[in-house]
Amino acid sequence: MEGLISLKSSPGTSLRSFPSFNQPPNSFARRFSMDLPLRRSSFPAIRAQQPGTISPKEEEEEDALKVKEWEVGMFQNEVAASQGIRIRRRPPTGPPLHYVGPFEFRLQNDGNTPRNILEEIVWHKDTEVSQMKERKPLATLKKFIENAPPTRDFVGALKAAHSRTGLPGLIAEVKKASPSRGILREDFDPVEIARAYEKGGAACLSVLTDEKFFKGSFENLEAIRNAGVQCPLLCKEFVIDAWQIYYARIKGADAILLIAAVLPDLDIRYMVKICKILGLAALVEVHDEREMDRVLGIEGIELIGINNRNLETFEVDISNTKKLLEGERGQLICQKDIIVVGESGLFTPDHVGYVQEAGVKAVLVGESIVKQSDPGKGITGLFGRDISL
Ligand SMILES: O=P(O)(O)OC[C@@H](O)[C@@H](O)c1c[nH]c2ccccc12
Repeated sequence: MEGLISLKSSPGTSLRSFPSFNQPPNSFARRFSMDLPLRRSSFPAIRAQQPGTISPKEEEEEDALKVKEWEVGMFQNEVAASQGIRIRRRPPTGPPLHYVGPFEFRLQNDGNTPRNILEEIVWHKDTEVSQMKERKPLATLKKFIENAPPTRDFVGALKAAHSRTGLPGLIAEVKKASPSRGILREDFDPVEIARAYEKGGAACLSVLTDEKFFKGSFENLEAIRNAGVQCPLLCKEFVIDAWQIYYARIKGADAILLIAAVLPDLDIRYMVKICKILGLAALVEVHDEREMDRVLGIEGIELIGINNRNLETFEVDISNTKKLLEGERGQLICQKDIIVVGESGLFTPDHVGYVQEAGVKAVLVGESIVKQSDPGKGITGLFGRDISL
């Protein structure tokens, strides 16, 4: 429970006196499993009420729900921490006003400041998504999806490119800026860049949709889709809530990123199922052995991304891809027929050769190609030959 809100038994009380705290986190998580990803939408009616217009009974119910929500949040953090996840989903808060539990609570993080950039992004995303959800509830999104055109085969496109060129299939990233590198391209026209990538031989495209930290947008994703680009599109987003997957589907995504450093196993399982239902590919991103082992334990995963950039420190090291594919892990990946994508920090044909040798069948590249005046030619430079032929 490192760094999380700590729970201590008050003198004279026992853990047994409060059944939900008395169970291991996993069984708690199971009881609340459907609440975890969509937790914030669980009580919409109560959120919508105006203060002062509710009866005492309703107020009591609201308090009870606030306490329950808070408890779920506590256990969500606890389950995540038990899986080695250091990112807390939202800033720690004390218990709600009406909490009557047998514990003493203490905040370990004075000032509630995020501990690293990834945590800052996730906390901001939490607020952003809850606002977007109020404007466009899930039921509304589902109606749009009924009439949406079918998705394109993201994994199939990567496999086809790999067998056509003998090189890793390229996911070319449409990225204007990043917290670690600042602005990458001033004259940023997402559609023009996407067209140049497609012409240059990219198998798929990745489109950043985060606005605050990457200067991306869902409008960019939609514009690229509507411009007639044929490459399947990855929505590059920080997903913390299943609602975002439905939204990405409506905006034209064929695949979505799920980050294991942010999402506990239960969320990944649940979200991978939602992706299947919506016809989206899920690219599950890992950065270290522990995350890789967690993800290899989840059924139904077709695509794993190994990020060479640590999203908490920004350190980039392409030998990370090799390290995570060595030995039994690599064998298991082969047995399961999983496609591995080498992500970040790839600039030269030698870099591409190095990760290919390590076992990847696809690469995800942003900076080195988006910075070129002709991003399509950037692809030729990256691979050392024209891969559009
Ligand atoms: O620009 P680079 O170093 O080629 O990296 C691209 C891509 O891997 C990187 O943008 C990325 C990988 N995982 C992410 C998660 C969120 C945001 C961005 C990313």
